[in-house]
Amino acid sequence: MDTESQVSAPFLVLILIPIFFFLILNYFFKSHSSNLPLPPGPTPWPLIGNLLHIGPNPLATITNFSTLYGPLISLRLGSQLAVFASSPAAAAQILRTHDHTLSARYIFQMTTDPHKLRHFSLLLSPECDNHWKLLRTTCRTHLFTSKALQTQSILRNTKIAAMVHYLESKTGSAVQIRDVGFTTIFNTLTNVVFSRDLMGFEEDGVGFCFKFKEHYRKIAKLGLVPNLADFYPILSGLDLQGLKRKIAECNRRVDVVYEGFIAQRRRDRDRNGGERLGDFLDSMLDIGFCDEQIKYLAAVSSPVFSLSLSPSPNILKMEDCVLQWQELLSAGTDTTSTTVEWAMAELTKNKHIMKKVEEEIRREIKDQNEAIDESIIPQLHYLQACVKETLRLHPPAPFLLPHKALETCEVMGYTIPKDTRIFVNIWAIGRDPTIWENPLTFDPNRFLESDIDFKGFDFRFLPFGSGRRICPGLPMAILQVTLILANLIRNFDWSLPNNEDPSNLDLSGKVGIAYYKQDPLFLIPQNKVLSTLY
Ligand code: HEM
Repeated sequence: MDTESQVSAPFLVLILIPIFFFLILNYFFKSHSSNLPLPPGPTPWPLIGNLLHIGPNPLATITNFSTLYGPLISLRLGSQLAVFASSPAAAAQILRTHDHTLSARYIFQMTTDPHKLRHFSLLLSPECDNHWKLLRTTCRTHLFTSKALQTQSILRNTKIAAMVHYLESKTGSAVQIRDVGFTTIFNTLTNVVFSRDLMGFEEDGVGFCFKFKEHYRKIAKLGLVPNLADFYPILSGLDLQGLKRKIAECNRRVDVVYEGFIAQRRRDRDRNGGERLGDFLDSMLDIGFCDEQIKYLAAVSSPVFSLSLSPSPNILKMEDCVLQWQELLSAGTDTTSTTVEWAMAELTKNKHIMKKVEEEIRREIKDQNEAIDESIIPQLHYLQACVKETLRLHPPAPFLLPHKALETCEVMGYTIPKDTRIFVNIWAIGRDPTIWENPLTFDPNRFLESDIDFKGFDFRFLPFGSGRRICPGLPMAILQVTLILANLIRNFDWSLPNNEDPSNLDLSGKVGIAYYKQDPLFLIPQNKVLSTLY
């Protein structure tokens, strides 16, 4: 622990004793105030609830509890009640039948001021209110419709070309696949708004004094630490682990950089006689608004800054806009790059499937001297089936994002009290042997032979969720993942470092901001196609 976050022991005891008694009273009051038929689950201990039951692998433990107690179980996490749904029927009850009541969002205690989230956030908007609706619509219109995706296509191709060039330069050396995907996807998103790369494949920050990769790694690391305050919200103000403070510090540093982008664009335009880059930042400057108004409008009409839109007449502060911009980057980059990594791991392990993907790409690209055009993606049925199979076995959000009950309601004969945290265990559903034949086998054919899709209508397969909180980035994510994989497979042969046998590749995962491969995947590229294509 660093010195500034150390608290003297007697002081801690003085604080903790009254809290301890409050928690005991609170626990017994909540437990005995009514005889509500909660969903079944292991008997909780006083005060700590089921925390000790969870162990180091929450996915496996909670899935085991579901096998023992049924598709809807409840656990007490410290002072907080949590319900887990682990079957298509239970998921449908939560995400369709009771979507209205159960689609509020649980806000992690290490995030910023909840009042700001209510006004500025989409992902962490506590309720699906008018403000949230407006953000989703704006976001969909500017980022995720077919038209918006088509407009971004040149940009995507440029970033993919940069990835291919980088990998060509690494022929014969091991590269970390998640990191390559992360850099490509991150730069694609930052170009939509700022027309800039913010990361290099190796050089961090590309020309800025701020190191973006380091920043996001730090945030991801902090996201892995279980926060005591999430189990005992009464401790939130104390920030005993210093997590809130550390996140706030990280955000303050990155805020300054984004503010600088606006100021610099103004100067550049003045210097270049009003020359435009045509991105979102330019559109706002074109209208001729003052900075303060731009900050507000950035929130109203930008595909990315719009995530901070507030229906209130208050002018937004830049730091709030930036907060949400980062929110979208986190939602979009970690999930997508981790999917690329899992897919490459499965294809490396299953060489015959990798070969079939390669053959399909070769068949569909008529002119082998062409770079891959994304218009052929819909024809790559087998590759798309591989992406679905990857998301079935390794969903980046294995419990979706935590929902919260707005009101008490009854689900499958049990009561879910107001404020309960709700999780849908899509990891368990994706591996359920009563739903999937040989569930642990990576077999894309199962998706070629059926019409199961991930658009939220089939509750056996929900990698993007369903209902009002379904991932709005789905079309962009699928396009990005498929395009990156097509390029990795078409342009390079891949092998494991140290002649490692692919059949021994360990495919265990760990839960963090996303569901990551436990050991990052390192692969060695061998170039197959001449770089002049790109
Ligand atoms: C393979 C990639 C991705 C997967 C598997 C994924 C999955 C998910 C899931 C499971 C949720 C939560 C659904 C719920 O709460 O019930 C979600 C929410 C969200 N995702 Fe994605 N996502 C991906 C990529 C993206 C991308 C590329 C973006 C944007 C650039 C994005 C933006 C969001 C946002 C803004 C939300 C919050 C929606 C809300 O609360 O209303 N995601 N995503």
